[in-house]
Amino acid sequence: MDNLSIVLCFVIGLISLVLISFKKRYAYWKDRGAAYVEPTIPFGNLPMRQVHFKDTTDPVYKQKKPGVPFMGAYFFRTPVVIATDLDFIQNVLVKDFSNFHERGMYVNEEDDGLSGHMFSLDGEKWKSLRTKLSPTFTSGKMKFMFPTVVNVADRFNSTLSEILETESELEVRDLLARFTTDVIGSCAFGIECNSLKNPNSEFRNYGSKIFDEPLHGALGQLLMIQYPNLAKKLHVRVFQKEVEDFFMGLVRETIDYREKNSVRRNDFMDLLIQLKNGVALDEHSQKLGRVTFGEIVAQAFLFFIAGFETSSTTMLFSLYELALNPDIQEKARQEIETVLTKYEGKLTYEAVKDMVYVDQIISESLRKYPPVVNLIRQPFKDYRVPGTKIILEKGTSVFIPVFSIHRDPEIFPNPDVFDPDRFTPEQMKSRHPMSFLGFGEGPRNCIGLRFGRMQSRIGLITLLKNYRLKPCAKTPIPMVFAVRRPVLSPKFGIHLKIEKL
Ligand code: HEM
Repeated sequence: MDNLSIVLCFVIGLISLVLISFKKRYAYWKDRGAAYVEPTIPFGNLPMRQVHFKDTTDPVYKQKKPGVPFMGAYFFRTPVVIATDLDFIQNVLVKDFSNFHERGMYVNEEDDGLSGHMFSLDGEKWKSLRTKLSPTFTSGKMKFMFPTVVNVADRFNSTLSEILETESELEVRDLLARFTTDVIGSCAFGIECNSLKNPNSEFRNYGSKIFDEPLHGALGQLLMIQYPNLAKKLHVRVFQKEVEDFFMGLVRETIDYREKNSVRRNDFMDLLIQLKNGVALDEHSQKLGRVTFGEIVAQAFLFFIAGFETSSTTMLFSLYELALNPDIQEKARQEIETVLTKYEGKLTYEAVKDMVYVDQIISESLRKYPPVVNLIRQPFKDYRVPGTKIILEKGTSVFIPVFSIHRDPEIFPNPDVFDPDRFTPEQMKSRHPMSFLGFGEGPRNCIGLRFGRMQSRIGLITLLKNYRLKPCAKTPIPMVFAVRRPVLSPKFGIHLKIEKL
């Protein structure tokens, strides 16, 4: 045999081995008797071009079969579960939560302290933080922070009205992101970052950096998800070093200043400082002990990343739909006027709670455009899927495709129609409790739900009370989504015509 033939034999042998190994791997779901979608080598069921995260799971969801709890699929070589049945989803998120409290995300606290936040942590660390921090999100604490949010909304209103003196058609995504940046800056860090007045404020720039310039491309993400131990050995960080330095410095300065000057404010930072100093916010948090400085920084940072983009896109899509549906906009404005008259024109905590139609608009916006498009859970130990003989192995990722469920015509008829009346108490009662998952569900749902709803309501009320929104030539119809952003957002922003009332 000449050299070329040897090389050729070697290459053919290698390719055959790879193909056999893929074929064996791709028999995983078939061997377990589970319904699955046929994968292709080497991507499995992942699309071959770059798509948004929702479009990795949506094509699988669309092949769901009646009465079948999930569809098996593969992300490259890894078998994953795409949940398709609402009862199965309820088992994972709620009934069998004791086995599904993990997300299995990459955390590297040694190299990157910010990665040790509650969203990514699992096990005892997550449980302890969740229990310690839950008392900072009660309705009593929301009432306490309410005036701080209204103050930012008032500044938002005056900035917008100044802008409208020279322009009438605006890109609103950036504007709303600046509003929620200021709210979280004020409530989580206790600083007046004023990105509304100054679009290039440091705080806003670091916010954009995290979402617009992710540290890793697809390969880095893959390394962190599929080979976390190797990634840790290679000291792979989740966030840029300068982002960590900025937030560490900011929290240190804030805590030092407040402790030296005995400053108290109505915000999360005040509550976090109390937890650091061993003050009990409730009986459970006292038993669990203090939170450390590092934990404060990571959690305040998490409130920032989890809170500003999710809430600003919720408001953004609400405004977009209100501009396209003037009758719904008018109905909301009338509710705001009627309730404010009852409360002598004052936007109080109770007045906002009474504006139920505004809240229905927020729910419908979260239904049609959920910022978090997939929820993720992993079984802590092997799990037998109820009603079947299928065993899910420990650590198998279960994806709950929120976007697909919210747009499923069998669950929400005419899903593309924006109709806040889907969220009247009667309508909600008539649906499966897992059909709306905008804030997730079960003991690991969104801890900031009340705060997210509160700031979105205050923002929307302020805008609808003072301005009328209309589509303009640049408004994207139909909506085109950005592919690379983790939170569901429009590709080119949203331009609207805004008229002062
Ligand atoms: C409209 C605004 C918001 C939306 C739509 C939203 C949505 C979500 C969703 C879907 C999850 C995952 C839940 C699950 O897996 O079941 C989540 C988790 C979380 N959210 Fe939010 N969120 C919002 C605002 C906020 C705010 C304002 C904060 C903090 C100030 C926050 C903090 C968190 C945290 C800490 C977690 C992780 C909880 C855990 O793992 O225990 N969110 N959010």
